[in-house]
Amino acid sequence: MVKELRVGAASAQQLRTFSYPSGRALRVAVSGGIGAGKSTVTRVLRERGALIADADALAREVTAPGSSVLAQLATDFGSGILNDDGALNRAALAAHIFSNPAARHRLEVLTHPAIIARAREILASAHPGQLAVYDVPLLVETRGDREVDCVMIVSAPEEKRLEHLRGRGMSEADARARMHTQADDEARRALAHIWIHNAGTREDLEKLVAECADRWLVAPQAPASS
Ligand SMILES: CC(C)(COP(=O)(O)OP(=O)(O)OC[C@H]1O[C@@H](n2cnc3c(N)ncnc32)[C@H](O)[C@@H]1O)[C@@H](O)C(=O)NCCC(=O)NCCS
Ligand SMILES: Nc1ncnc2c1ncn2[C@@H]1O[C@H](COP(=O)(O)OP(=O)(O)OP(=O)(O)O)[C@@H](O)[C@H]1O
Repeated sequence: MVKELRVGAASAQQLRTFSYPSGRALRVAVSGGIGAGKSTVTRVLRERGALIADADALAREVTAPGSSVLAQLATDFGSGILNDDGALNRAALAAHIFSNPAARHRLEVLTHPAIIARAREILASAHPGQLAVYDVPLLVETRGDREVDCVMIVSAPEEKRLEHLRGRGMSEADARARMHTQADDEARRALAHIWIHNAGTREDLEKLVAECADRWLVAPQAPASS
């Protein structure tokens, strides 16, 4: 039976059951297409005490100045992807890789193993009873579902996603270029335990996620002994 929660126009469905592990933190992946609301969901869980492994932040960490990954990127793509101070020029690299699949593949081969290794370390450091959240945009592509007990996907209508990204200063062309390289919601649904439809206000989403966490992401009570 599918369980469902609603707040305003936002809804959550539990599509599959998952087991709560004993002796360690529950690991939950939060994913979704760019602009769907994944970071908002993660923020609500962080405010409630969850430990977060944020793949976008880890991508920045593993390409920091002085890293071997950044040195290799400069060798492969040329010094045009560096700023004058030697740091990664993110806009230049994004323009290159989101219009060039071979370059994007090379970037992913260089960065993903390091991102996944750091995410594992962080998730393993959560204490039992805490939520350990893996905020990972490319869940399908990197098989992030294998790192966790429960997969939560955030979806939103394409027009709303573009509106969210416009609000964050991203051009429609950049947003669409990134969307086209990512897995679609059908592929995400095949791996989802919890499906969040972010079709209402930001406040609807925030309340819905809090309710979801209270009802679905808590350890089952041990039966009372008589
Ligand atoms: C290309 C880079 C430099 C662009 O940086 P920028 O600051 O503009 O974007 P940021 O890193 O904040 O990512 C924003 C969003 O773009 C999308 N995105 C990022 N990388 C990819 C990718 N390889 N494929 C598809 N979408 C991507 C995701 O939805 C992500 O949430 C950066 O995204 C990067 O280093 N990407 C490679 C590492 C990666 O795959 N990260 C995704 C997490 S596993
Ligand atoms: N239901 C909503 N109504 C209005 N604004 C929203 C809603 N959901 C999210 N937003 C806003 O849209 C923007 C994008 O949302 P968010 O950062 O959570 O998306 P994301 O899926 O994490 O994107 P990315 O993949 O780029 O990290 C944020 O500024 C967020 O506050």
